[in-house]
Amino acid sequence: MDGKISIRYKVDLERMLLNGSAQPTHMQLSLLEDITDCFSDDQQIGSGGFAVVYKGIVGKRMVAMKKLSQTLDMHENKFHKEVECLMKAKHKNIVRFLGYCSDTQGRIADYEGKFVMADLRNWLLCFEYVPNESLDKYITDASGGLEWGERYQIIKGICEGNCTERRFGTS
Ligand SMILES: Nc1ncnc2c1ncn2[C@@H]1O[C@H](COP(=O)(O)OP(=O)(O)OP(=O)(O)O)[C@@H](O)[C@H]1O
Repeated sequence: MDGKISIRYKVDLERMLLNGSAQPTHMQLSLLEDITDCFSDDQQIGSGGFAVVYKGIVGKRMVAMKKLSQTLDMHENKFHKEVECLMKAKHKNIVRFLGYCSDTQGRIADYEGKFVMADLRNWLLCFEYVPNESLDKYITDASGGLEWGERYQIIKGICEGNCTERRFGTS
């Protein structure tokens, strides 16, 4: 990516991190590659059932970048639904969602002796970096004693759009 454009995208992301009410946004794959050192092993901070998580450096701040598994049999609609749900999930007890990237590139690959055009998909979700070693601890501490059932109801309400401004404000 052009150096100037790269710096501009980084500055935008830095501003977003400072502004708690900024909306999650689409992010360029090249920016995400840039801040994670091309998803290098050194930047890896964890992995779950569906993603490998990388640390991204943005100025003096950090973000957590979830790179969804390439082998994941996920339909594009499912990814869109997940992004849609995360966009609505604004709550002080939920890790802030910053943005997403859905990037498909055609690549020629050798398949059983024939050259075929294959789609290389990159699905990424960007979150605020939580410095605690355990996200579970973060949720437990931040939720001020809410039981899992209550937390589930809050998240379900957000996803179904039933949340009220008072209860699910962006504070
Ligand atoms: N926002 C974050 N800040 C810091 N570390 C994070 C963050 N999100 C995830 N991690 C790290 O990455 C690990 C894997 O994350 P997570 O379990 O959410 O991945 P996943 O594949 O999406 O989840 P799951 O398998 O539960 O569906 C976590 O245990 C944690 O160490």
